[in-house]
Amino acid sequence: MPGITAFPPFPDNVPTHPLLVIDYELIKAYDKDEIAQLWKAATELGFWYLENHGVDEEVHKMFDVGAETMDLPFQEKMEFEQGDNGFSFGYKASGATVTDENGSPDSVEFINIAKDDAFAWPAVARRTYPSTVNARMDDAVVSFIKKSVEVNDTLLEVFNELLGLPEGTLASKHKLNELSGSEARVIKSPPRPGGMDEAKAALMAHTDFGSLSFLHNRLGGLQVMVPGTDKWQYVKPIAGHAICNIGDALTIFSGGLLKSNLHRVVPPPGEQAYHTRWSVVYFTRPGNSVQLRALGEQSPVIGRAVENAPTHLRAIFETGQTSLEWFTRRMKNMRTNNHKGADVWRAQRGTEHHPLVV
Ligand SMILES: O=C(O)CCC(=O)C(=O)O
Ligand SMILES: [Fe+2]
Repeated sequence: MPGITAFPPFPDNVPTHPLLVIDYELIKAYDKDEIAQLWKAATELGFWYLENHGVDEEVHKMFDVGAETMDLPFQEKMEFEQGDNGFSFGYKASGATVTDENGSPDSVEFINIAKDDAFAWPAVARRTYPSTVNARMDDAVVSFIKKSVEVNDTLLEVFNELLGLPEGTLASKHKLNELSGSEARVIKSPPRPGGMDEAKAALMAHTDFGSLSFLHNRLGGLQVMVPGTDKWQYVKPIAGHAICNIGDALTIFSGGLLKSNLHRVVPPPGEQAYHTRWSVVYFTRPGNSVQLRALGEQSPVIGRAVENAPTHLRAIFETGQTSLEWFTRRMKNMRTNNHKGADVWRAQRGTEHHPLVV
């Protein structure tokens, strides 16, 4: 059971990037200082730790669902593969996406479960899943997704206010009853001990597609590129602390104020590299029909941000793409089967702007 296995500690001699620690209980209580810290984290690095989120038990169960699923015979998992058309739900085999413009394959496998299927269960809203997922829908998946939605919706409400948007604006873009790309994910990365090239990412450098990600790690391997630098730095997992980050959709809605930062997954450092690495994530994404555009007309704060935004972002603020189009484009163009060189690679980019990854 990966959720409760004892792992070697994150090594002391490996530099890490500290994230601000945000206390979810204080955010719920509308503590002014804590909200100011959240704003700092979201507008500077776009990543923070979240403590007291109350979802630990469900996260443990999701690690088990992931392990049970990845233990299925390969052929059985492949019956649920996501395919090459930009559809995200289902199983992703190792190597199915590329990690760079040369088409180097990724080395992680994962299972994505749609929020829409969890809420419709036992009816099917988007697709069916492996038997191991169905068996744990009631006792693990549905409750993990419901609790994660609650956490992310609370954070969205706070951002709505801080951005000076009319009440309920962000909520209306993330309606629970509208089909969306929101999903839970469990990721498995095989051990990659000693001597392997750290620069060869297991999961490529990317910004997240949607609005908010709620991530749970046991081993190191996640790295962020701190804005204004060209260095990758590890984010150290801390027990009981989720790692939260801003995705592209919030960057666009906020005129670039909220930062969707580049990150990637590399082999865990030191002794940890001998172990299988597991992650559990919940991604909140806007409803499929929601247009991704800066909300400057609804908030002077955002209006000013749009005027001051860097050129590469301003172009993205007015693509006219819906959330579904944005998401499908990115998904589709990172599939190994669709990779035809640097142009296709560029076509899967989000809000990132960095010479190392463009
Ligand atoms: O596994 C991790 O730590 C990060 C995963 C991630 O960035 C993603 O799935 O988008
Ligand atoms: Fe990510």
